[in-house]
Amino acid sequence: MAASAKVSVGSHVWVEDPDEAWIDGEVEEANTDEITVNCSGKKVVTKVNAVYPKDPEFPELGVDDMTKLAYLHEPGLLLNLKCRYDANEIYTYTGNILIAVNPFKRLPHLYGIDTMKQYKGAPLGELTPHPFAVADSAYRKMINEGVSQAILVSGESGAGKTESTKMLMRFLAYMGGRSESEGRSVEQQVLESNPVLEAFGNAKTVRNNNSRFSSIKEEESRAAIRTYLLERSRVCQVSDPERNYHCFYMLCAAPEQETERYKLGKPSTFRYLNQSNCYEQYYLHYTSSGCNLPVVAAILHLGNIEFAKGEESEASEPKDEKSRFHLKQCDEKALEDSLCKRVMVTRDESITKSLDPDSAALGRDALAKIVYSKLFDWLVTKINNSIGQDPDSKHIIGVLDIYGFESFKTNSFEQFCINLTNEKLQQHFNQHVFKMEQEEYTKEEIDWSYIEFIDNQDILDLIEKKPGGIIALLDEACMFPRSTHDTFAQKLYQTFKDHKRFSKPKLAQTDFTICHYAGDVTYQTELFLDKNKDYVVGEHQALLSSSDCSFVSSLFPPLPEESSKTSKFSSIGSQFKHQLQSLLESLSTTEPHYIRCVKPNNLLKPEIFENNNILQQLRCGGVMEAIRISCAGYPTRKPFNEFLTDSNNDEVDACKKLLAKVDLKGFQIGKTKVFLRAGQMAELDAHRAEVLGRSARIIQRKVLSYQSRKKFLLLQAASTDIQALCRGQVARVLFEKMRIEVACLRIQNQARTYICQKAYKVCALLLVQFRQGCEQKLLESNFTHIMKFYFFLLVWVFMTCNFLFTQSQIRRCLCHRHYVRMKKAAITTQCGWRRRVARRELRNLKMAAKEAGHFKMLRASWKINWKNSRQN
Ligand SMILES: Nc1ncnc2c1ncn2[C@@H]1O[C@H](COP(=O)(O)OP(=O)(O)OP(=O)(O)O)[C@@H](O)[C@H]1O
Repeated sequence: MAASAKVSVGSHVWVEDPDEAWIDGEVEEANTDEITVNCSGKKVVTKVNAVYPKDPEFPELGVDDMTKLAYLHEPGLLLNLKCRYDANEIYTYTGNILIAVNPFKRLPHLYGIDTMKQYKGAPLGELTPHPFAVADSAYRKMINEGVSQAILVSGESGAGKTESTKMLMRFLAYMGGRSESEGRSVEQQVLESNPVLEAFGNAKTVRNNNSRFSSIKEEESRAAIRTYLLERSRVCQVSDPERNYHCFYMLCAAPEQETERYKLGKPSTFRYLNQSNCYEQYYLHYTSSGCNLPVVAAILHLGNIEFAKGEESEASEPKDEKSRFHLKQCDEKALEDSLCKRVMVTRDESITKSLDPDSAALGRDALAKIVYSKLFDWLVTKINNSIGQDPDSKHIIGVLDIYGFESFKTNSFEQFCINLTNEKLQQHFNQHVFKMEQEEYTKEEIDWSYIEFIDNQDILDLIEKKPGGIIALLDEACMFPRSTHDTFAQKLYQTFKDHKRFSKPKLAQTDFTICHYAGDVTYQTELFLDKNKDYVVGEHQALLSSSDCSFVSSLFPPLPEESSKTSKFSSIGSQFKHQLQSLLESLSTTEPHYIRCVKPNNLLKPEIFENNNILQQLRCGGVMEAIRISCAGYPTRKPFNEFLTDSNNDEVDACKKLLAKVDLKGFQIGKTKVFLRAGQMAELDAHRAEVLGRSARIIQRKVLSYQSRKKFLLLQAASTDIQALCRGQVARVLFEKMRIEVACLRIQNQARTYICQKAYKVCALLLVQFRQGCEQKLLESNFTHIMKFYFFLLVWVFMTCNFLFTQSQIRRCLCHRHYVRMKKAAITTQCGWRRRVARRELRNLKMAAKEAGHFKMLRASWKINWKNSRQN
């Protein structure tokens, strides 16, 4: 997985969530160790290294190959799958692994003949991901390179393995298309045989309405069908709401003449079917398939035989008439004996021992299981023979349909075998992915020597090592008559007490836990011994091989004298181990292709995408491990033309320079691609975002300041013009007013001076006349009085003049004060106007600054404001 990139406040990251697996949010606080992330209002405090960066440029519809993701991590993978799933794009590549998410709805447009035509011959990756593309690639490799191919389809029950396999087979049938005269192709015949195989090998489970109970089904183009590990216990034990194998219900629903013939009734009348209340017909309808039908009917009758205590102590016998009726459907006496009695062979003699009712019932179920399993094997052989192998074909395409890793509440021997298969295939898968990585690095001529590869060999040794592995100990326990699951469990605890992959759960007495590559699984040992035993009880063998029905006797040919005397024991676990080994040997000679099927929800419904569920399947399916292997090397690889936006002639040099500039270490430059270590793409993106952010800020600042300055200058000029205009007008008005006032005053003064002059002249004349008149009288009167009069007159004149002068002075003074006040008023008016203009301007600037979110703009507005106020 990619290492988490540097997180900073404001960046978007993925945070782990118990319900949704991963949720995204914005970083609100970032300290050295911890960060606070706001995930849609929910604050999450977590460790810095527990989050993954979210790709800000994540494409809305995702990418068709996970390796194209900028950040290759769990949440990225999940988001990509979800986006595609929502758009009905159910297939996605992870390198050359195809991930198929079950749509649980029909998407016919995806599988038509036209689609097949499109994929025929198209290079892998050119068209949208599809099983046809995988099949086509395998087919072309086989034809062109002469190498056998294998397509491994895996996934949990209900994930869509069978559907994908059918699609692969259809495409291969189309590719290998034969003319009418050549007959049907192998693939067509395999496809046609599917309904029969599914009727006998499939059942309804809670996980899938048509679940297959053979854990590996291998279908080879130009070869045959092989199945491994049919779940035998299902024949006798079904839990609600699951069903037994489809064929039982189909037979019960057969036409009356058939049911009459086999004395069959409704499914609810049979013990092997009525343990569950689910009888709905989920699958195909009855088609007569010949000689195996009496066997299926016989198994149902066998299940209805119940036992009661017999006359002798510890003996048993059919419980009632009903049981006898079912017993009579076969050879009554022989069957009763083989179910109720056992022959003990000692050195000297043979002793017949009666079985108690419980042991007889166990024997009955064992008989049913072995008959059904032999019937199934016969069916597969029959189909293989009828398909026929092409003796001239040198190469094959093997289609492997494998049960995925299983971990339930109760895990028994089947889960143990299935998980062993998955461990084996995981090792093969890891080695293959690792090899592919190496091939890519070698092709690009880069140094890859330090990539480590985690092997699960220790788990395989724990399970299958001989002697001393779990299977070997189980076989040992099965061979000792006194062994029980308890003694087996104690032996395991003792042997593996120090094994780091093995543990004993604290409260359990007989359970054990294995730490598998996909997680811990606790197994319950209760039925391990029974399920591992694969021997046919001697009495059953004798009964069946001497059956009147030739079909049944052919299923159980008499054993050679020697083998019946020596060991009767044969272990399912060991057989399975060997089959697995030979399967892997065949696989190693082929070139593998992988399809990982994913079940998006447990409700088996469309449009529900359960993150945690899917993530667990991706982990178990090895997708995460493939990514981990890829991450151990160079998970991000970009062709030069994608890596460099501006590629010149020397791309290698340009890449080196670019990466050295950001101080990136450990990358490699191949012949056509740049190889980056995990997390380096995120680092580069962070650098790029930082540089782009900085440049954007500079450009913004420049543009904004240019715009503000331009606006400011315009405003300044406009305001100066307006000011000048206003000032000029005000001044002109004032001046006019002043001029008028001054003119008035001058006129007044002139008038007054004129009046004064006139008055003075009149006074002077009067005085002269008075003086002349008086001069004569002076002689006769008192000269002093005359002088007094004369003096007073002068004073009066002077006073008058003075008064007039003072008046004009006062007026002038008043005028001046008026002028000053007027000027002041004009200036105040101007200031107010300017302030208003400036305030409006400031407001506009502030608003613009807010919109632009840029403090530089604010500063510009403050500057304007300040300048305006200074001017004011
Ligand atoms: N590509 C698909 N398109 C539409 N429906 C699908 C597709 N794949 C699977 N399904 C649906 O999912 C169901 C289960 O699929 P399938 O039987 O292939 O699962 P499986 O993995 O083989 O299960 P098991 O291992 O139990 O046999 C199918 O019956 C079908 O309804």
